[in-house]
Amino acid sequence: MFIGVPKEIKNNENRVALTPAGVVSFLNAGHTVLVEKGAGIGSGFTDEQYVNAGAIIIESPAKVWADAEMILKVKEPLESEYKYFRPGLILFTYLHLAAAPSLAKALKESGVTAIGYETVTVNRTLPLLTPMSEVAGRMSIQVGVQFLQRTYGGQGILLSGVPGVSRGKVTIIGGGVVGTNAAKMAVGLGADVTILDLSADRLRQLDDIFGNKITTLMSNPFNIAEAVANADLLVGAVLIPGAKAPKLVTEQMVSSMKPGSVIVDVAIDQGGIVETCDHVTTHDEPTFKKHGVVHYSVANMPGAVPRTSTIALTNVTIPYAVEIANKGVTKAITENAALKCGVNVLNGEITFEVVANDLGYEYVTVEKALEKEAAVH
Ligand SMILES: NC(=O)C1=CN([C@@H]2O[C@H](COP(=O)(O)OP(=O)(O)OC[C@H]3O[C@@H](n4cnc5c(N)ncnc54)[C@H](O)[C@@H]3O)[C@@H](O)[C@H]2O)C=CC1
Ligand SMILES: CC(=O)C(=O)O
Repeated sequence: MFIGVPKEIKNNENRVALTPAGVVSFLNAGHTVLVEKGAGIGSGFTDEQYVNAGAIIIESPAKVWADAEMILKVKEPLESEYKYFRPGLILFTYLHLAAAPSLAKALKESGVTAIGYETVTVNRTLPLLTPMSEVAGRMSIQVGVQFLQRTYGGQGILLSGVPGVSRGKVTIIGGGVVGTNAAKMAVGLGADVTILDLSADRLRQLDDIFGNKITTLMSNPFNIAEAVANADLLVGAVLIPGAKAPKLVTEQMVSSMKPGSVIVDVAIDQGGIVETCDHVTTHDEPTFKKHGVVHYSVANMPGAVPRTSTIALTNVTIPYAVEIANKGVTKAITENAALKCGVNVLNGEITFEVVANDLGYEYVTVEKALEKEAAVH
């Protein structure tokens, strides 16, 4: 199979979907890899390293998309890339379609087979989301610390406090991968940390991990309102896989926060859990203020630490991508239940139920969508 790796075009997105080591994995399995010129440079991989690994460097993105049977990307295609979609093309990347209706429509109408990293599922875990959630969770505290500084619009507090001055309060809503990694950093800094989750089992696990270094609270509107009002730094870390994020933090709750407090809504890639986080920001302009509170809503946080993120991401994506290339997409998604969960769009149908429901499309199972293909041939 011909595998194409275009350069990412999202604002400050310096990750790349394949490392030179990944090229070798494809070549050893008999495939051909086309890499757009300069695609790896933001992650510290030169064109020469790709060539030495056996890839072919291609000058134009149009040619990479046109010549490849499978496109490997990091972020969802942007509107300027929709023109490259065509029937039969396999797209393997983050999609977050519930928050991207125009992309869902373009994929549906084009006949692309779109597999989203974020919904590939193994035993109710999301192995292709986990490493980026680890990065974003850790970064959420790093950026929170930065924007709490007076010169960045914050109230001017040090999360750790100092002897004789109280510690800053961090509230984390959602105690999964992002939440746990945010907690590790916040606890490490000596902050006063509260985590809310809907799952009592998850709260028990967090209690086992952190002991009395954190406070755990059941997620309900009463507890959320109180924990938000108390927070100097609020981290949004909730996920209902594939679905649009629930708006758990209302505008009224945000208005109860101290001026200069900071919200980092990591869940913004699925639409965000904070009512006032009403748009995605970029690494160029990462924050805006509402009710005096600094809002950070960057949807590609790991793009800011591309070397770490590219290696962490490709460590987990490449085995799945090689399996698709080896078997062809139909056999791969039929035989591998994890990959099947990743299929969001197939033969013009939305094949992930909560995405279909959120966007108002009919949900069609992968099996039914495959039958449609068989009927055409
Ligand atoms: N902005 C960015 O650059 C990035 C964003 N993300 C996003 O961060 C979000 C969180 O991801 P993960 O931590 O990996 O998900 P996860 O599935 O590991 O954790 C989500 C947690 O939310 C909890 N939850 C569900 N409903 C809840 C509610 N009503 N109240 C409180 N907790 C609730 C679940 O029980 C679970 O523990 C996702 O939307 C993910 O796509 C991940 C990486 C980068
Ligand atoms: C998860 C995701 O969307 C990202 O890493 O950018």
